[in-house]
Amino acid sequence: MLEIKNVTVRFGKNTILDHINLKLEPGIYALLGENGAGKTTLIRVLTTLLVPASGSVLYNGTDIQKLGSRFRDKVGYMPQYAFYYPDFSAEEFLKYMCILKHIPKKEQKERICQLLRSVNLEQEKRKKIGNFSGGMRQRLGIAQTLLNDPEIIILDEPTAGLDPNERIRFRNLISEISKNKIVLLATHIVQDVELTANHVILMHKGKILAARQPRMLLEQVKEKVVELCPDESDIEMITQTYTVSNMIFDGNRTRMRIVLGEDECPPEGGQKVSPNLEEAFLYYIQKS
Ligand SMILES: Nc1ncnc2c1ncn2[C@@H]1O[C@H](COP(=O)(O)OP(=O)(O)OP(=O)(O)O)[C@@H](O)[C@H]1O
Repeated sequence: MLEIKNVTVRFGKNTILDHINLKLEPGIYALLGENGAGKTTLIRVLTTLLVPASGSVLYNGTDIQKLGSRFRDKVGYMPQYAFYYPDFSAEEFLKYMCILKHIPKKEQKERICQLLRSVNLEQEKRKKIGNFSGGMRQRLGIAQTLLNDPEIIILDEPTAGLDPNERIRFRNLISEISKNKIVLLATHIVQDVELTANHVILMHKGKILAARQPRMLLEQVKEKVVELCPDESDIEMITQTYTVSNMIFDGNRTRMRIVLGEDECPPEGGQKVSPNLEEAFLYYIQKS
């Protein structure tokens, strides 16, 4: 188990993580938050790259800073902006990473072949990374993350740059490898969360707004989303008064979805509808 206890991070006068408390057990966790919420900073703490100003992270009861490389050996981490040597081929890069990760030589070849297959790069294994597309680099990053068969897998924006087919392949791969492992995915892409995660951690301005199963989050906002087709003359008033989660012009009329605040009454003509995770997130941000 990974336990985050009262973690606070400051850069200068700015508090970037504000007394974060979380317990992570085997399962898939999606860390969802807008730009600048503090997701990458939290990940840097969890990977020992950053020491918090106060608080600690315990792995099975021991501080990860004390465990040092004994903890890092159990972690697979894909950073948001990974660097690759452009003249390496995919295969050479993975061999290089095997050496850095102290993977025994006799296991390297099989592990690399198996992972190149899983991320669909087998045909491209001798191609230089400098000639890879964004999606191919992302898949290579996922392969390096899994090289040491980690117990804790941390992926920062793993599906950014992947086309729909690749995203499906990625989601299936994550489900396949997640058994008995802690998987933490930082993402903006709500659809990936809905389809993959067992738990959602909503982050906003360095704080955790909620950490629950997706269906529990939705349950809590089920009376809070309404849909309506207002008169054109009311649209401006509605956008200024309410949190509008979606607005579509269907050729005749404008259809809007609104997330109501805790004590807010729906506008005239508003019909309650099932919320989606994006709307749950908006509800919690509004509430905070
Ligand atoms: N080394 C640093 N020095 C000063 N401020 C920093 C540093 N790293 C991050 N920040 C600030 O901390 C805040 C949180 O950044 P962070 O990268 O953790 O957010 P994020 O949720 O990962 O955002 P994104 O989704 O855009 O990647 C931002 O306001 C950022 O400018």
